[in-house]
Amino acid sequence: MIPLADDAITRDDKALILAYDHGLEHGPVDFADVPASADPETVFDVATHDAVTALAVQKGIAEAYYPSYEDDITLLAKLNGTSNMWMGEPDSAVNWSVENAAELGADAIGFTLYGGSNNEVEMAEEFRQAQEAARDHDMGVVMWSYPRGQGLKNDTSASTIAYASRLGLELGADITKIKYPGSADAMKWACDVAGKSKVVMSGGSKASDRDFLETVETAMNAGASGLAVGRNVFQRENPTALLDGLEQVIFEDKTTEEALSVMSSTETDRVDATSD
Ligand SMILES: O=P(O)(O)OC[C@H]1O[C@](O)(COP(=O)(O)O)[C@@H](O)[C@@H]1O
Repeated sequence: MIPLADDAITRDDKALILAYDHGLEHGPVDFADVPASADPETVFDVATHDAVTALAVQKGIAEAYYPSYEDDITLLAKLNGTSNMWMGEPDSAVNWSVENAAELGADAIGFTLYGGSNNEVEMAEEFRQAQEAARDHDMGVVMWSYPRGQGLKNDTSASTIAYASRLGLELGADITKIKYPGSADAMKWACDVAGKSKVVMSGGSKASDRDFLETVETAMNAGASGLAVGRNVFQRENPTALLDGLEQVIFEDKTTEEALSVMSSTETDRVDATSD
């Protein structure tokens, strides 16, 4: 059987992508609550958890830190990105070529498309070049499909998010990352119209363990293939505990309740081990 381009970044056809491009997209303010998270090594260590199928970073972080982790982490090269200081219509600079990412050992590329932005046409053309180059290198293609721009009143409405997931299929993404559209029905619609492009949910700002796991469980039951998450993992004092829980919900089809119970027994074992 011919391997699918996204095989390297999935496990049982599901994905848990740890995103760590926030230093560029939002700035160091995202590291303020857990200062250790500003150190890429802290997050690379977290990404060695079995549940993480790929770590998405920008070029500079990959060049400086990935070589020490290449045996333990699957690299997803986030090719474009823009700082929060950019005040224009949504756009994203292409900071990294597919060829350079492949040389560094990346197994997949990630690319943001702001559908609905005045820059959509140019971004779609840039995506096309990256997608075709990724195919030449047998790399998986993940689209961060985030409709936004001055013409869009509500960028997480059911119809907008369904449009976002469909754009991933239409333009050739193996995996399309969308924001949660607020309900199980809306998520199901977005997953249904994405066809063979697997849908993963974007994590969003930090929520409680229970609330976050419940949203992930709802998304999985609606047809999602996993999660691409950043702040909800690295903004926790104990990111590994949440990854233990996410592993249960995403890969073991467990409920939030079951996942929380695994998290608390693993934590008890950890505390016992440190006090021995
Ligand atoms: O475009 P936004 O909403 O500012 O969020 C962008 C960030 O969200 C992500 O897509 C996912 O990260 P989070 O789980 O922290 O939301 C990151 O890759 C990116 O830096």
